[in-house]
Amino acid sequence: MGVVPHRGQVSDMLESVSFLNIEGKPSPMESTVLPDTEEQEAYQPLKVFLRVRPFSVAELENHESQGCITIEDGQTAILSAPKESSAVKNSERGIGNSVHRFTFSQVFGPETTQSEFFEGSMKDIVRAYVNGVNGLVFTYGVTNAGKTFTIQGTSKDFGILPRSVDVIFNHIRGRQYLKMNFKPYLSNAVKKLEEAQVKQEEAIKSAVLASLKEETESISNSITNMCGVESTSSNCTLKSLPSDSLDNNFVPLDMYRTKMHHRTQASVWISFCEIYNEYVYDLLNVLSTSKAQKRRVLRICEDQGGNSYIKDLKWINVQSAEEACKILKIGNKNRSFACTRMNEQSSRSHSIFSIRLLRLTDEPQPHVLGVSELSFCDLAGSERCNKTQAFGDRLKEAGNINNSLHILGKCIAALKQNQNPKMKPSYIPFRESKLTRLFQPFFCGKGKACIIVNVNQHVSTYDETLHVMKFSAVAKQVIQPIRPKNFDYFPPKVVGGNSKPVVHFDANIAVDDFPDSTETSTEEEVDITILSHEDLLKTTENLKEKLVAERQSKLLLEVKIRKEMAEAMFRQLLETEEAWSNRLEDMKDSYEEKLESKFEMYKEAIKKHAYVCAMEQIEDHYVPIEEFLAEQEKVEDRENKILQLEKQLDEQSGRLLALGSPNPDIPTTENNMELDLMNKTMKRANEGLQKQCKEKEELIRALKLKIQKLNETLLEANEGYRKMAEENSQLKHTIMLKDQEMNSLQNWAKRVLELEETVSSLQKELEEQKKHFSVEELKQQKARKGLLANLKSTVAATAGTPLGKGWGKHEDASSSSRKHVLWAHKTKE
Ligand SMILES: Nc1ncnc2c1ncn2[C@@H]1O[C@H](COP(=O)(O)OP(=O)(O)OP(=O)(O)O)[C@@H](O)[C@H]1O
Repeated sequence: MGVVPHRGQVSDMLESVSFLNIEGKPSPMESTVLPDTEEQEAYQPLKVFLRVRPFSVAELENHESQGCITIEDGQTAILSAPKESSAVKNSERGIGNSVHRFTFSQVFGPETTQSEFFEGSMKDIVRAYVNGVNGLVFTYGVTNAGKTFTIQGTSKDFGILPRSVDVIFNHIRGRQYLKMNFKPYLSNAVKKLEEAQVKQEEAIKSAVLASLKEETESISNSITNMCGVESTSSNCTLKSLPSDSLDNNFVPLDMYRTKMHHRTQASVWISFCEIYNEYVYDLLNVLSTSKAQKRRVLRICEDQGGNSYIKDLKWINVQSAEEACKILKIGNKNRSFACTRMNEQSSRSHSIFSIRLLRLTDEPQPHVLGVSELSFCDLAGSERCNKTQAFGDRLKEAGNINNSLHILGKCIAALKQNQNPKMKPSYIPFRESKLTRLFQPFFCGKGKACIIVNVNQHVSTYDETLHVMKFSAVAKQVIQPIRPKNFDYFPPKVVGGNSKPVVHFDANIAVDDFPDSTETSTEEEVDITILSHEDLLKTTENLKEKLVAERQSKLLLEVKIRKEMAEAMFRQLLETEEAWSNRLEDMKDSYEEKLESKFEMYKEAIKKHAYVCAMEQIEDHYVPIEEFLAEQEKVEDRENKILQLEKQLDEQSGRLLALGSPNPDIPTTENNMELDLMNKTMKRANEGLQKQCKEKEELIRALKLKIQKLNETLLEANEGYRKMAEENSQLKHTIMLKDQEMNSLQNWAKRVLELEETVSSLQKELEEQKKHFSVEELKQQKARKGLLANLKSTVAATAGTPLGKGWGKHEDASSSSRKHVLWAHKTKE
């Protein structure tokens, strides 16, 4: 069976993809693929390819075709928004356009075959890969856009992955290192395995392959078919190239890399994993039949050079393209699939298939020359949650997918921004998702990356497709810094079966060239099992030194914090005291004001009351003044009359006396009658006058009564006033109590001052303890020899460093703080 492709096919394909198209004419991409100078090689724009998927029969029947995507030329595609899309609605509202033009490194239309696509997009990367440059290809697009089809293809129509594998194996044919005793390790190291470990590797491989044994035959046939199909294509037309073209191609590459003229061999290792819901799973782990058993989650770690790798990921040695395809199939079986409404076989995880090529010298005891890695990443569909109508687990998946793709977009945008020297460099959030963490080296010059943007022409997913295109437009502007001498950048560190470094094979690579372990951030998840004994000792010493320095800085920090806290507390107490005394003053003022106003109020009330009472009494006995005057006049008239009458009476009496002696002139009878009449008149007048006098006396008595009542009212008012005065004295007593309260507060403040003094004495104690501690440390360090030699010098050095000064400073500061307290205390007094 023709399982293995034709001997010359690999190099033929490489040659063909590099220089010729089917008709043997220069390839349209030739200029971009083969850079002439190292400078050109060093900085290249990120390659972004667009592949437009053809309509299926069912889609055509559903009238999905509305001419949304038009391919203008080999680099340009135009998107015209269909009526139903949000883009049209937005453009009607004046937001955005309904037609967008996007340019790509190359646009592949719906009619493009898998073979044409491979030739057009992958030749550059695969060619660089076999020359030792790492490569990453990832497909980006909405669900059902043809990402998996592009990477894996179907059993009859292989995608870029099996084709690349085929090219690689054809490339190394006859130079394959079949033993499994050199295995990829960490991010770019190689581990030399012991005999027993090799057996273990063989057992693992058999177990993995056994899970797909029954399908071997069909895969073999497929690969044979592929070659059969290809026999009519450009690749197989080159079968007729001389068989030594492979060697011719291979040897110069090694010369380029190693400057050594011996022949090389290659060993191929494969891994397949997926990132599902931000967890990394090995797709080559043999799954248990029990559904309850959970898959093992793998961790992403970083080696000493800061390169990310997946810890405990299985690497399987493959010796043919068909074995590689079997492993792909096994991984696919394990991959998480879930049905969304958009694609019945939609992959809801990002899958990463990696091929590591170890290059070894062709000797009985081979040396490792280099390691290169080619990864194919099939990203999950980029549709947003609302579109998929997902719920529960599906919604969580969609959220995680969107998040990791969003971070990928952010990284790409930040990379683009950082290229602009006029703009402020921005943080690239590689570490925010597992996906970007693994991709980071490719965007930082440690390999070539290329993006394949897959789109379908569906009306229903137009808005999502537009989003994908916008992402690609940004990605296309990113410039990749590619280190031309990739192996020099990625020195293959070789470790033995016990993970200790054994030999650094390449004479060009000095031990010093390895990244310094101290460069590794302590925050990273560093796998210390990778370190040799010496490295571990060195790391321990470094860590000890760091620990001492850290402790010293922590102590200084603690002292500083304590001092700051004491100062802050003191300030706070002073502020509180001031606030309280202000409050007390305010209260006192306000109470006094209130008291005075109350006092005034009572005074007013009493006055009012007295006035009202007086008015009431006056009203009761009110005699209008005119009447009173008239009465007085009458009284005066009467008194005058009385006086006149008394006068007349006196005169009459005189006359009567005179009449006692007989007057011969006056007859006696007439005189008597006259006298009687006069007496009677006088009597009546006298009686009238007495009556009037009584009345007047009555009036005088009544007026006296009134005066007496008024006096009583006045007495009552006096009583009210006395009560007010009593209240007033009570209020004064309250003020006195408040004054006492204030005095107690002042006493409190004094106590605070005392406390402050206690704090400063405690600080003093602390300083002494610290001094004691440093002396103890010093003693301990003296006791330790060898490992802590560096530490000793560090501590000695610190005696005259800011630490020592720090103590003095602290002392000064605390004494100044004390002085401050005493001064405050004095001022208070
Ligand atoms: N270029 C193409 N020619 C013919 N058929 C294609 C092409 N691209 C994709 N298809 C078909 O379209 C369907 C969806 O493709 P595929 O599964 O690769 O999409 P996807 O983007 O990987 O989706 P998901 O993200 O859900 O995995 C498949 O049936 C596939 O065979």
